Amino acid sequence: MRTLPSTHPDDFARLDTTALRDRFLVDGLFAAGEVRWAHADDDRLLLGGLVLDGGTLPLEAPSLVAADSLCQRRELAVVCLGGRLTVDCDGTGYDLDELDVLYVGRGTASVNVSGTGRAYLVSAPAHAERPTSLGRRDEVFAADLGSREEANVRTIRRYVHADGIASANLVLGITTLAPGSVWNTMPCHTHGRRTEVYLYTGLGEDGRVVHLAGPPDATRSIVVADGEAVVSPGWSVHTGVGTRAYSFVWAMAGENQDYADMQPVDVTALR
Ligand SMILES: O=C(O)C(=O)C[C@H](O)C(=O)CO
Repeated sequence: MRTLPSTHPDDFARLDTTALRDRFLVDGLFAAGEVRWAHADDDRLLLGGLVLDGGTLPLEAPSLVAADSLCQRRELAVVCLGGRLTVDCDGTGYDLDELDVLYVGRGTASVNVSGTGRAYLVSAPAHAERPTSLGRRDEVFAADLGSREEANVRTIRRYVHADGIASANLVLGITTLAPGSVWNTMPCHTHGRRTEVYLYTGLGEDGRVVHLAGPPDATRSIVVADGEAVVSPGWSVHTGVGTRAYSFVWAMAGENQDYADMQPVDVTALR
């Protein structure tokens, strides 16, 4: 399992394309019949992926967390990116369709995923137990934002957040751009008190997002393909423009769960 170490913001400008990708891009998460993990040192986030074509995969604790089970000291979100999956948590089954999210609370001893589809996994350390809950795409809080003139008409769905599915630490949602819109999160922002990860999906084989990262006055781009994610430490902006419409799963962990706790960046101040 790969660890993405923390990076000092002053070092950001010195990284070449390869180093930027090594430090901030999470790729290779999805492979048929296996669960793959990456670990972001910032806020100790585990990012995982699996692809199933029938059969069952157990979600076990990677050795790095030295735990008896994945959720012994952690909470988990299972995001169905496509297909139909069943997640069994200690004997209770939850059926997930595309863009449904299952929050799995700390203390759950066994988690098994079966069915046919692709799932993205995000896990953060948890100081408290919260109930396992299913968020359905068409039932969670949704806000329509953006304009055609700015090519950013999009629906932001919040699943795990202070006024939705309760968690100890995680905040998670999915944003879907309307056909013809390509910009996400512009004007952009930072979250000084949290790490945020964007996982892009729905781009197809040859679609790409040019993701902007870094301190607002020294941004760099990372070109991202379908099923890849970018880790944004608290000092980094996170925004992007795609070659077509797409969705992205945004997940955060850190000091608080207040969605609105962000530092807006004036577009004209971006460098
Ligand atoms: O398109 C957007 O704007 C977003 O989805 C922004 C995310 O919700 C986000 O960055 C949360 O911090």
